[in-house]
Amino acid sequence: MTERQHGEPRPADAIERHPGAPAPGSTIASHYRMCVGCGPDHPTGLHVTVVAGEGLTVAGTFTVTDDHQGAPGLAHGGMLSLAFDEVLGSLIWLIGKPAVTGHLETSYRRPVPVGTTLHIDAAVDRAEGRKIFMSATGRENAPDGPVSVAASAVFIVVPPTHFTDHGRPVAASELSEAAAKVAEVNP
Ligand SMILES: CCCCCCCCCC(=O)SCCNC(=O)CCNC(=O)[C@H](O)C(C)(C)COP(=O)(O)OP(=O)(O)OC[C@H]1O[C@@H](n2cnc3c(N)ncnc32)[C@H](O)[C@@H]1OP(=O)(O)O
Repeated sequence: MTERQHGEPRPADAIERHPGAPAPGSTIASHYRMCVGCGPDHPTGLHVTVVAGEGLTVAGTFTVTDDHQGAPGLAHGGMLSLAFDEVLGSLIWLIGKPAVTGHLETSYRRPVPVGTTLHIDAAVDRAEGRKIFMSATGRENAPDGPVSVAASAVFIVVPPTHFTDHGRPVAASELSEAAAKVAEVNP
């Protein structure tokens, strides 16, 4: 193997859809019922929903409610960032490797009023070692609406023990089947 020179970028690694990934068009189940991004039982969470796309892509939606305001009647930027973290994070279920957000950059292009549904398309762009580079755009009220927010992220692949080492124990019944497998939680 040829050694990299100092400062020389690492070549892109192959990254593929896992054979067990959710089929294109199918809903990706919420990984944890109380997740503030996607958990159906979180009282004020974003309730983001995500559908698997072709290849390494997903399509998510987030409807802004009164619980998500910053300025009166407008979505808080942190909530929008959260929605993107959630949709980008759901790409890991296509790859089949546990990974966490290392870096997330969000660009706010238009104010997002309460009542808006953001249509968020996200994709894996490339991988370098444990780093997975991703990007996403959020469009107002339709898949082809105007772009309100765009984001890019680097997720870092972690061992399954990351969640049990740093988090708290949780029953498998509180996680999706895929998340319980990834986090090695036994029923
Ligand atoms: C049960 C399943 C649940 C799924 C949950 C999904 C939830 C939605 C997504 C999230 O919100 S995750 C929560 C927010 N993120 C975190 O809490 C992560 C906190 N940070 C860490 O735990 C560690 O910093 C991290 C695991 C990301 C990295 O620590 P390591 O010690 O493993 O990394 P290391 O220093 O060995 O670096 C490995 C590579 O990653 C790069 N790297 C590390 N941290 C980075 C960073 N922050 N940004 C960009 N690159 C980073 C680093 O430069 C290096 O690149 P090279 O291989 O090219 O040298």
